[in-house]
Parts: sequence; structure tokens; C-alpha cells
Amino acid sequence: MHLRVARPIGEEPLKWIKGHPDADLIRLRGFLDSEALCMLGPQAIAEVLVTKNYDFIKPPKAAGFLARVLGNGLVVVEGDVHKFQRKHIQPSFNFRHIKELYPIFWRKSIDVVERIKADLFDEVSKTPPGVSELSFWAPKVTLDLIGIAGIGRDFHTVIHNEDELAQTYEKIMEPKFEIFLLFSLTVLGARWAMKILPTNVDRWLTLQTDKLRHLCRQFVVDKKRLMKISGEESADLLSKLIQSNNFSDDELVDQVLTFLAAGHETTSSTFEWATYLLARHPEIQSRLRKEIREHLPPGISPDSEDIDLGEILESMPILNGVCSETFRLYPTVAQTLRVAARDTSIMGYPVPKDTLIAVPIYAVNRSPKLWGPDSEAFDPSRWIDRDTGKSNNSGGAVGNYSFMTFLHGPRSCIGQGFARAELRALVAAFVGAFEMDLEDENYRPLRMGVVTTKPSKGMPLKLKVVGDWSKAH
Ligand code: HEM
Repeated sequence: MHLRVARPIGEEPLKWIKGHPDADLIRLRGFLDSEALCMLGPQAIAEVLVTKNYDFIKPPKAAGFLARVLGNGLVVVEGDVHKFQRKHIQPSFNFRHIKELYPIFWRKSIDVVERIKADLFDEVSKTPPGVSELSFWAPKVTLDLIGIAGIGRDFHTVIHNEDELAQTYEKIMEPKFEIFLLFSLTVLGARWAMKILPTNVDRWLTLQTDKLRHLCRQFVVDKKRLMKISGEESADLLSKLIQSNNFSDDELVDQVLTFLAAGHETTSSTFEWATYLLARHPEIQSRLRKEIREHLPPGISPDSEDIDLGEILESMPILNGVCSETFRLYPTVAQTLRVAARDTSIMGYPVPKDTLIAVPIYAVNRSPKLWGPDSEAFDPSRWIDRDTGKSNNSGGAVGNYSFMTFLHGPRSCIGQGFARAELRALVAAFVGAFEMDLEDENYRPLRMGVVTTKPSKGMPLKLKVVGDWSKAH
């Protein structure tokens, strides 16, 4: 089988999974007859990600490029450095800390709902009356959320865009063809070619990332000083890392950059996909709205001592089913890659050092063998136990390696709990407040992007405000 770049990412492996349902592992012939492997089944996936995890690393050139932006944070480091960082960062993401973040998630979710409402019929709005472009609002609210809940800084990008740190970060992350070219040439080992091309993007990136690091460093130093003076305990992840005393200022900066990059676009595009699925399934949307309004009556305050917002949101079966189904059908990291760090084996087959290995997250999440004949249908009820009516964790799939969105093993997404909590709050606030339809009912977005994917032409939604429910919160 030949390895070729197919867009959108993941469609090709899904064909292989359907065509070879019993294959765990497929050998691919790549560029200049090089060989690569694609993991299709649970046993191969378990070996690469869990039991032999440290035999496989991220492709070094791609990780090197990411490190230019993220520094040596958790996403890019390997081996003992990774083990050390993971061990000391994990406690900040434990479920008790995530619970503390729910009021923050809720307040911002309500804020963005109110902003969208105000913009809906505003004469200066760029969208037609009654229509909102969610791909404009979603990255703003998730940047604000990772700002407050991740590092304890409210960027206020939902209201305006005046924070220098957020502005610099957004500039770097803006999709630009030249950056994609630089990334591709770096991965192919031909970064030198940038020198003969009529672009100074390489130098521009260095200047911007230097500036971003400088701003983050200043922020970390100020925050540490303030924490010392006030002695106050904050709920954000960075405060927990500072309190743990395991990281130098520079290492804290690496993690700040990592949290911003890993926790921003991933959740924003998942939020967009959730609204797409709900717009296409109005009956599920109505049932979800009913559940939200029953569990979150107007007037409850996220700060009240008497309510546990986390417990409420986590106990809502339709909400959780909708979120899990969105994560499953539209994993924003659609595929990831590994390289054998040494001569090793998978399922007894020898795998020479440097072999490239694809982990097709999107395809496995839609495998009919693992999820049944309706594997590609949006069905939140598969996450609800028929007898008890409560949420289940498996979605009814076969085995432990069917849901791949956050990967598995020591390099699985450390932010999974954070992302789930954030999506619950965003979807509940949005669906509680609006009835939604696609602006163009025939719109079928493609998944666009390389590292993370998002809807190809944004998410224009026709919105109808349903009562004054959100204002009351
Ligand atoms: C929809 C939301 C998200 C998705 C789909 C997602 C997915 C993933 C995936 C697939 C990986 C593994 C990548 C690889 O090893 O190739 C990963 C790693 C990671 N994610 Fe997430 N992520 C999400 C949200 C977040 C959030 C909110 C944060 C932080 C607040 C975060 C922080 C990280 C970090 C630090 C790693 C590296 C973990 C390690 O290597 O030990 N992610 N994520």
C-alpha cells in the first residue's frame, strides 16, 4: 500500500480499516520507497502507546519545529525529561483541581453567549441579522478560558484584543502559507531552502517567539512575586505548578506556552463541531436544551456555596453524550506520528529504528468493527446506559483502544479532563441560550488543517435566543 498525503487527514486510513477489518497493522510504502507503518487495531496501538511507549518518540524534526514556539514543554520533550515533567505536572490536572475550574468556565461561557446575543442584530456586525460566525467567537472564548484557567490571566479577547501577550501569541498561530512551508521544509531537513526563497518568515518567527517568551517570562516572574506577597491560592494550572516548586522560571515559561498552544484551538474547533452536529440534529438539540434547563434553572450562581456546578454538568447524560460523541467523530488531532527510537517490534514483527508510524485517531474512532455498523452516525445515546439512564465511559465500543481522541498511555493528553469540563460548560451555556441552525442547511464542512483540524469554511449559524435564560446566570 502506498503512503500518500490525503486530505482531509484520516479518510484514507478509515478506508483501510473498512477494507481490512482484521488488520491491526498495515505496512506502507512511502516517499522514495521508504517504509512506514499504520496502526489500525487495538493490539498494535496498545504496544506503541502503552506497553512499549518509550521505544517510540515523536518525529524529531517536527518536534524541533514545535519547540521553537513551545519551548521544551511537555508536548515536545522525550525520555527522562518527559517522565519528570509529566510526574510533576499531572497533579495540577487532577480531577479535584478541574472541579475548581468549573465556575471560571461557566462565567466565560455565559459572557460569550451575551456577546454573541449583543452582536446578533447589531448593525455593525459582519454577519447578516440573526446569524453568528462561531469560528470568530470560539477561538476567542477558548483563548480567554485557557488564559484564566490555565495561567491565571484574563486576556478579555471576547471583548477586545488589547493584551500584548495574547496578540503576539495569536500572530504566531495565525495560519500562514509561509509558516506551513517553513514547517514542511524543516521536517524534510531542508530549512536552508528558506534562505533562497523571497520570504523572511523564518526570522519573523524567531523575533515573534522571542517576544512571546519575554512576555511570558515577565508574567511568570510577576505572578510568583504576587503569590508570595498575597499568599492567595488560585485555581489556575500555573499557580499549582508554581506552588509545587519543581520548575525554574524558564521551565514554567515552556509550560505556559505549551498550555496555550495545546489547549486553545483543540477545544475551540471541538466546540464548533458540537454546534454543527446539534444544528444537523434538531431533535437531539431540543432534548439537550430541556435537560440543561432542568438542571440549571435561571438564577443559580456558579459561585454559590450551595451548588456544585461540576457535579451538575457531569451528571447530565445527554450533555455528556453530545460532548463525547463530538470528541469521537471530530477529534481535532486527527492523526499523530511516531518514530521507532531503536530497533524494536510490534506484535512480534521486527520494526527497525527510524521507522515512521502513523496512529490514525480519526479512523479508529469511526471503525465499524469497534463501534458497530452505525459507527459514523452521531448518536449521543451510545454514551448512556440503557438500564440506569446514566452516562457510561465506553460508548458501547469494543475494548479499551476504540476511543483515541486523547490517545492512551504516558503520552496521552494531560488536558483531557480540562477539555471535557470546558466543553461541557460551553455547550451547556450556548444550547441553553440559543436554538441553532446552519445558515446554509446544505453546508457540509471538510476537516481542514495538519496538526489540528477545524471546519473548512467556519461555522455560520442562524441563532434564535430562547428566553432570557443565560442572562439570569
Ligand atoms: C479537544 C481538546 C483536546 C484534544 C482533542 C487533545 C488531544 C491531544 C492529543 C491527541 C495529544 C497527544 C499528541 C501526541 O502525543 O501525538 C495531546 C497531548 C497533550 N495535550 Fe491535549 N488535547 C486537547 C486539549 C488539551 C488541553 C485543554 C490541554 C491543556 C490545558 C492539553 C494539553 C496537552 C499536553 C500538555 C499534551 C502533551 C502530553 C504529553 O506528551 O505528556 N490538551 N492532546
